[in-house]
Amino acid sequence: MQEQSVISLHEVYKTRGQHTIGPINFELPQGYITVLVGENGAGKSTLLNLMMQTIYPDQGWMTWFGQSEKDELPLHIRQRIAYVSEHSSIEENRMTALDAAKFRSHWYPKWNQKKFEQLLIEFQVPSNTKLNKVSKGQRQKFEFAAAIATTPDLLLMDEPSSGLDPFAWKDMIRTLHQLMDTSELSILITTHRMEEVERLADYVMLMNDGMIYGIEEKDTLYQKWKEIWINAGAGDPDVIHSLHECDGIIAWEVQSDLSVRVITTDAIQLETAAAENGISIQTRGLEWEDLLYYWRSAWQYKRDQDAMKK
Ligand SMILES: Nc1ncnc2c1ncn2[C@@H]1O[C@H](COP(=O)(O)OP(=O)(O)OP(=O)(O)O)[C@@H](O)[C@H]1O
Repeated sequence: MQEQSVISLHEVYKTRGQHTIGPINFELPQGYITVLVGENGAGKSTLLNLMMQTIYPDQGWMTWFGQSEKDELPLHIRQRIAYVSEHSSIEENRMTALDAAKFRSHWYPKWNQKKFEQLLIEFQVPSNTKLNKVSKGQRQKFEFAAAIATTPDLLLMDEPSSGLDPFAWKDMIRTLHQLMDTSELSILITTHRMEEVERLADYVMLMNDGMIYGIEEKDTLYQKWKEIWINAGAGDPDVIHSLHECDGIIAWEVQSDLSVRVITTDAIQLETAAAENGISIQTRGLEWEDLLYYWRSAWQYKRDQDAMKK
């Protein structure tokens, strides 16, 4: 049977303390890496917890591999999902990596002990030291190896690179690429590291204020969102000003020397209009930090405009 989506959320709301997330609507693309980015406190970990049903939505509904489940996730679904949380389990503190693996392997019919041990060696994680005696980074690497060893269909990772040294980080990236090349795995990963967006993402999902601002293909974002400079003497000022009417312009900043810095979500349209009007321009790629900043501003601007119309 063709599965509808790996995981989908429909009008989901969840209040935790003073903070509400929602409405959340999205479908996680199957067979791809989606990188979830957003401000501190945006609700990213809450979203992952909802996906694991360690917390339940107050409203709305969700599906896992095309199935809707209201209560605790059935074991056969849980067994298809691996979760690398921000916090390691206290219950395993007094176990060694090998003991913890033995314990976990009972829950996962597709547990791959050979892969697990191979990753421990590769990541230089001591296999016979109690987990509360290994370093933070080593513990994180154990969690990563154990998640991979379950042979999941869906891998959820909450800031997996926090605490990893640059060498381990590279190993993690390489391991994930190898997995994507050899399996049908889908991954959702939260991060604050822009290199991870660059190196890993097929899709980028932006979350802020408890809402998903969008989910976009990374390459499309990168190709369409550009910084464009128009020099003051590039043409008739009225003609230059008329370019402001092009679709997709989210920032139009006139500089003190009258050159214009434009941020657009549709670079081709502006480039075409400029060429047709004989205006020479310079196009530059945006840094990820800038792109996300403008994505957030554009979304919030549209939300405020929509609210004013009501
Ligand atoms: N167990 C909890 N009880 C009460 N409030 C909580 C709980 N967990 C999270 N929150 C609140 O929910 C909001 C979202 O938190 P969450 O951890 O999901 O954000 P995040 O996007 O993962 O942040 P960060 O990038 O800092 O890790 C925050 O305002 C936080 O204070």
